Amino acid sequence: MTQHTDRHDSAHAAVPVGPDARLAEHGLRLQVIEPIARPESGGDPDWRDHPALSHHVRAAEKGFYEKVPTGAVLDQVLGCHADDGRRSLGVYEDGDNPADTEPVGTFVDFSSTMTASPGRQVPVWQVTNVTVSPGHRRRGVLRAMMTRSLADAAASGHPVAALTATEATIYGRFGFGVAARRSWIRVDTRGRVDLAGPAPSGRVRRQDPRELGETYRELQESVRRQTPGSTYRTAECLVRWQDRERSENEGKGTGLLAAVHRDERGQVRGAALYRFEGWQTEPTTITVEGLVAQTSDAWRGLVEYLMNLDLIERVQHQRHPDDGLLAATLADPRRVQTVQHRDDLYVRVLDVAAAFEGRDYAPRVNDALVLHVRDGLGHAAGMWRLSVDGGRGRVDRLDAAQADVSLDVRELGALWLGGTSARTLARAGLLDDASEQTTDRLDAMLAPARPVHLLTGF
Ligand SMILES: CC(=O)SCCNC(=O)CCNC(=O)[C@H](O)C(C)(C)COP(=O)(O)OP(=O)(O)OC[C@H]1O[C@@H](n2cnc3c(N)ncnc32)[C@H](O)[C@@H]1OP(=O)(O)O
Repeated sequence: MTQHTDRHDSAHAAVPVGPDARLAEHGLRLQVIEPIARPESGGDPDWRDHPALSHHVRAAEKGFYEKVPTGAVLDQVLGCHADDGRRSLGVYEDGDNPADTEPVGTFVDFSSTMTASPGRQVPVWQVTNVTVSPGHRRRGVLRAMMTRSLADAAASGHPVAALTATEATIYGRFGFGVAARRSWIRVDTRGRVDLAGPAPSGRVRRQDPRELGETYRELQESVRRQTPGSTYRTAECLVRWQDRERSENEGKGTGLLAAVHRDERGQVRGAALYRFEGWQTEPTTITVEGLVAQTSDAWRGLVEYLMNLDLIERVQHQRHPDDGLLAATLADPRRVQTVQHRDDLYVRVLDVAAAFEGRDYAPRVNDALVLHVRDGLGHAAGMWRLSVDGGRGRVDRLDAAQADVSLDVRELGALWLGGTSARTLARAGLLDDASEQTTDRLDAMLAPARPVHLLTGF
């Protein structure tokens, strides 16, 4: 064990270069576009009433090489922004007016909730739509937007921030660690696909997603509240689930299909959204776009339904939980092929006490460890004692103490929900001063009650 004090942290807490000053050196400045509201009619906002935000949205889409929304499509995007309370940070050339220019850097943040343990939610600050125009990269544009956003998140009482990343190397330096992974799987469904366990009870029927009404939304909400790492669905998700995106087929629907499981009493217990990839695709393929099940029968019923669709030779799902459940469900687990196994949810701890007291712990664990956290941006830096007893956690800030383990805030974010094991991080050389016994104790303390998974992206 090593003696650490807060003096040690102050060296790490210093931001190397003032991010706004660095922007100014390049003739750039950061500007915030506050969240907008829907008009009183409840309809979509008119993009002409929100010129700065409209330019921002278009710049972000270009940054991801997506189709640039205009007209009614853009109105629908702005409606989703309003519903989520999205705020937009833009970086502009000096002298440019955001109302008639696209920003050179885009960044969107908004407040939502995340399941920390089954049945327990914490506020989460979600970050998305981060782009920097190709001519302005490596001038600190991202750093300026991220530094500002995280400071605002901490000041407004968010214990954690979260994002999903296009590249795994970008966000660690800002303190984001991999808290959950996902699998892109393909299942060979040629011939009869049998389940390993007994036949599921209840019935599965096909339904038009545009007629599902609240059904999918309510199911998804009930499941995600029990799933650590899952966040409240975005407005964009709602539009997609009902196949109402105006960017696709003018909002008239794209052939998305739904399957709904009802138990023996007729109660809806699960649903899947899926899409046929077209007759030109070989082998003939169904893509699952969402699957939520409240019970084992609903899960098995939906799997049996999807895997035995006539004329379909492959079922794929790009956001599948990384928990081995599907392979265990099928009589022949080798039908499941993992195309990609990747980092998904990144978490950044901003308030150590609120984050770790905001989740539950295994009821029989009674232990305490002192963590020394390094944080270049300062938010989580310090010496913290985490005590776990009777399923609840308590965090005390210490002025000076013997640390059981010393780690970067990035690793703290990875560990928070229990989706990444301390033993793995220690073997990778990312936990300092931690004995094997300490990492085992940390893993026992942080083990999640259910697999950590992000049900919907944002
Ligand atoms: C949550 C999301 O939205 S994920 C989507 C991210 N966006 C994209 O991938 C779109 C295409 N890429 C881009 O727009 C840009 O390259 C960005 C946003 C990734 C980076 O923007 P920049 O303004 O160039 O970054 P900035 O100059 O602030 O660099 C900050 C730090 O990150 C590093 N960095 C930036 N991009 C990358 C990268 N792709 N890989 C590794 N490191 C990176 C820089 O070297 C710098 O490090 P330092 O502070 O230690 O010197």
